[in-house]
Amino acid sequence: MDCPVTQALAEWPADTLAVGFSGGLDSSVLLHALARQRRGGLLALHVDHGLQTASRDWARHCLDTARHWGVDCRNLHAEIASGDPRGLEAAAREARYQALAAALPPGAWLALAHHRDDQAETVLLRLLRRAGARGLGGMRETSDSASGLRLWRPFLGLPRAALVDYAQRHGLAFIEDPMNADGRFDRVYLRHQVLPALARRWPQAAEALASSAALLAAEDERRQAAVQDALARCRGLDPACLLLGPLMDESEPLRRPLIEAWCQQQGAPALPGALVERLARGLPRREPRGFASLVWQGWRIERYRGALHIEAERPTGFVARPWDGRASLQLGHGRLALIGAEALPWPVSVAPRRGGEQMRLPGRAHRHALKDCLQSLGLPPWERRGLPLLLGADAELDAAGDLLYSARFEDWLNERGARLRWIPG
Ligand SMILES: Nc1ncnc2c1ncn2[C@@H]1O[C@H](COP(=O)(O)OP(=O)(O)OP(=O)(O)O)[C@@H](O)[C@H]1O
Repeated sequence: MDCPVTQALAEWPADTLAVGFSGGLDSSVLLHALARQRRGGLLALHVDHGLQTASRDWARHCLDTARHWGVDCRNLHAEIASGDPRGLEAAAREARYQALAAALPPGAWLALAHHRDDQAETVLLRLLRRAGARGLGGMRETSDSASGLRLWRPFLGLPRAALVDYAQRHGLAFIEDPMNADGRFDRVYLRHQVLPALARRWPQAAEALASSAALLAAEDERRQAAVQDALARCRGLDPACLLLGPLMDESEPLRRPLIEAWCQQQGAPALPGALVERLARGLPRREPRGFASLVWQGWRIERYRGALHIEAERPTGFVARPWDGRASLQLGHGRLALIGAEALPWPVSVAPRRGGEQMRLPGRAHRHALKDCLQSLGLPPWERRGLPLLLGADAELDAAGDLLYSARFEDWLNERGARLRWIPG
């Protein structure tokens, strides 16, 4: 009969697998067992953090061991910034994943030797850090890392004892990292103090924690699928827009994760809970005529005509400057050009909106507020923002971008078949 370690490797998820090979017991078992099976390309990657004086010897050990088993091994280096606020363990993991992502052949998956007892530690740690359902689902057997790695953890269902047994039966030599015994690290404290104490009272403690995590992970997967379906129902033609009508038709508990997923897909940083709450209520307006908006960490969401719109805030302010129309005018957030005529008929100043501007439109006897004119064009606020104005020497407003012209300016343009063009971005 196959041993549990071999059974756990029954399915290779990709043609080429790279094993994260620290040289410790767990990853030594993983590499050895995969090397014996050889269902596809296999490679070992060892990351040297340079944190220990012996780390060079470990790197050598990994190269020699992998070669002995007939596997190519590469040593990588990953520096850790001293005083990283996330703590040494998290910083080392992040640096390691980045180095591994850079070294992984295209299409290859990274196999890691995390096992069930690691999972139990992860769940306890996350509980103590106030994680929600997603985090308490623990590590997944397959997942994508933030650095773009496709991860495979085939041993997640196996107790550490199964790996120890395998290592003994095959006489594997492995490295014992002294950091794994340093009780100052939370994970080590849980491994050596807390989990053994729990297991004395509840022998199945680690298995129970890992099973609960699996239930939560399955629940989370169902919820994520429901959120993605709901998001598809609420999305406007422009993916930066979320339609309020369909959003309000969704159940309230679904609206919050839906909004979070939408922000994440647009590349925005996580929204604070209170703002998610406001959005889930439809981002109520403050003033009857104004549009509502909220801003966080350089991003802005605003409500306009039945939709929410999200974008990274761009600097749209600029200093007023003269322009004769001969060459296109480059502003920080766009370009203004005169097409079909050599130069403007009179000197103008190109200026940002200040508010309160009025315009004498073609065919109208009186001036009208620019704000109203733009609103009646149905231009959303994010497109109105940063629109450059052309002001004549007599302070008459001649153009608002390429959308609205004064009567006298439009006559001049029409006589020549000319026009203005405003290209934001
Ligand atoms: N320096 C490293 N280089 C390459 N892969 C690593 C390294 N450190 C850890 N890994 C991979 O990440 C997995 C989980 O990391 P963890 O910190 O729990 O490792 P570990 O306690 O050193 O485990 P192991 O006994 O497998 O070496 C390991 O099983 C291994 O596959």
